Amino acid sequence: MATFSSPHCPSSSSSFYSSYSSESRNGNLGLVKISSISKKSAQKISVSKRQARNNPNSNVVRMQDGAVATKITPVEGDIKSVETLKDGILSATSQESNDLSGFDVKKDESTVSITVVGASGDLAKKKIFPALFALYYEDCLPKHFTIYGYSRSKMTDDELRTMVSKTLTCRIDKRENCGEKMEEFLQRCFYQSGQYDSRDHFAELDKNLRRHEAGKIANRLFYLSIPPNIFIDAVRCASSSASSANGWTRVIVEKPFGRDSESSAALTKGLKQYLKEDQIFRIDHYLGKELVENLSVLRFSNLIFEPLWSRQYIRNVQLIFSEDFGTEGRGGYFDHYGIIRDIMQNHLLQILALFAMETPVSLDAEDIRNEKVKVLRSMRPLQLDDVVVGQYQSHTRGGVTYPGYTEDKTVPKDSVTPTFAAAALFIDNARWDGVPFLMKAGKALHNRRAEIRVQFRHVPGNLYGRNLHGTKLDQSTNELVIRVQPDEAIYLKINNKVPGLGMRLDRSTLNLHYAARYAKEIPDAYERLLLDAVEGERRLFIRSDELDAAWSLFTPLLKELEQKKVNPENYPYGSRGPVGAHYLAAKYNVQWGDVSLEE
Ligand SMILES: NC(=O)C1=CN([C@@H]2O[C@H](COP(=O)(O)OP(=O)(O)OC[C@H]3O[C@@H](n4cnc5c(N)ncnc54)[C@H](OP(=O)(O)O)[C@@H]3O)[C@@H](O)[C@H]2O)C=CC1
Ligand SMILES: O=C1O[C@H](COP(=O)(O)O)[C@@H](O)[C@H](O)[C@H]1O
Repeated sequence: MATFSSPHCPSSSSSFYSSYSSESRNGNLGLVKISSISKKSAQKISVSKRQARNNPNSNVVRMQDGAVATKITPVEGDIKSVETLKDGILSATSQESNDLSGFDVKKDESTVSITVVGASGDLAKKKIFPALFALYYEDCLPKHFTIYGYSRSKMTDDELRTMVSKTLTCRIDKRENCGEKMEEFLQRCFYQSGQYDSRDHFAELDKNLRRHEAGKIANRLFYLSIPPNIFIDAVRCASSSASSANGWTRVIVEKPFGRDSESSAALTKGLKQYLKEDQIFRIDHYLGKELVENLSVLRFSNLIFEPLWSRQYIRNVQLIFSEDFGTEGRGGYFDHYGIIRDIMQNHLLQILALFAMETPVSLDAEDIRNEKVKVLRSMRPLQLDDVVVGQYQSHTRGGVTYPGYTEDKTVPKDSVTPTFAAAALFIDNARWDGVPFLMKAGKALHNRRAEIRVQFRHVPGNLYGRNLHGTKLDQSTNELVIRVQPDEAIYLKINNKVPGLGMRLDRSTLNLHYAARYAKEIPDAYERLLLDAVEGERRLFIRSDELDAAWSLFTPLLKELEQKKVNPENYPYGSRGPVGAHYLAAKYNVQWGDVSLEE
């Protein structure tokens, strides 16, 4: 039986238990009526809480280990029978009895192996192993799991453990038994050295995995944390020599998914030679960020936002990403891609699609992704006139000299690769016709931030205009800010009467500041995404048609920039970026929200 007992874990059946008891009492959730099942039985079922919650209308709910339970009809009666079908699939019908004591889900008989391909690399150390540990700490991993590191470097299991242990932290202060948990986790990590294009080496891995799986149903997740030019080799070898024989096999693919429409299509075609689309989990880690996931909740669960979510009330939308460091250490990779491919075509565009999509039929992955694709396909490809590119230059501040982009040894001296870009995008559909969606992304800027800014139109009639002290009409409109990072917050700028006998208005803020409101630390995006991949939840992963649509928007522009060798505008390291970004915004009568005096 899987032990999803921590209330912290999104898949915890104890929290599942409590949340579903109340939902089923209300009779609006077509799922197992957990309120009538003993907590012990509920734990046995261990249906993923998130999956269940996200799919109230779907016919299946998936269990933590990827097995699937059919939906229980929403009746006031309880579970009549639950039977285990092949591969741990459950089926249940309703009846009066609530006795599930004999119920055996056979979860104990399945395992999950997670192989980090490219385990010696930066991403594996920085993000993947720490996220896996956090999931383990939170009791979110199945009872039977094994983690394998795979790369060419020669290492023993102990050396991998030493390497991994250096990057593990107990994220929250005063955590209990963290050292103990780390040690337990490390004992579940193993290492296999091998080439990425060797079937024999993957067959060795298979042999080792099988040893750990010990005859149970073997579910296998491969995380490709390697350079993209070796993705296909690794997938070919993993799929032919190390696929699961009786469970699922899934592959997480890291970006970049190509450089343009053609290379992306070639990559997809290559992957699909060996994998079905539903085995491919294309990661965009911004989709795993708490406030990005909350976007749909904000829109679709609060009556006050959705009616305003259109050209009728929204003047413009801004998607802003900035980092206060340069490409230090990743210049070689970055120069081949540039900021438009690195941030805009994926992270910011994905946020835009979630922001602008129509209400999905349900929270099923396919329903959400269908709506996102529709938005992407309604957009105009970017025009060079609507884009500003920049590159950071060396700058000395406070006695410290910060290097310019081309001073990086791995970057050609004459590189025109943009480290900054601003762009205006448009969605040609009924909801968003004429509303500029402005994107801005840059490295080596004055701060590190990712946010969504929604600037609303001004109030017709302007009754209080003259009482708005010293501000112009467009500067006194409402603005909703979703600060994705750091210091997560959602705040709404409103006009408010300054207390007193007179009638003077000022700009004030209704602020949902996460650190003040929620005691719990926000999980890293990779935790959420890894857990989803283990659970088979695809909502936060990119489907191939989404990817095609995203590339179609950016490919003509990227080609034009490269063919014309458009010179980026210089900006000093640590500044707010090139001034051209302001002219671009002004062209659409927009002022960047992050540079206004109020910020
Ligand atoms: N690092 C990051 O922050 C981010 C990374 N990514 C993407 O994630 C993936 C992994 O990133 P990262 O860990 O930084 O990558 P690395 O460059 O660190 O590569 C990972 C591992 O792959 C192997 N490797 C590297 N170059 C080659 C090569 N030319 N041929 C064969 N094997 C090679 C190395 O292992 P060994 O020599 O032991 O085999 C290396 O440890 C990449 O696709 C990257 O674009 C995406 C977002 C952020
Ligand atoms: O994908 C990428 O994202 C990081 C920024 O991620 P964050 O979660 O730290 O905001 C960026 O530095 C990198 O260039 C890019 O490849």
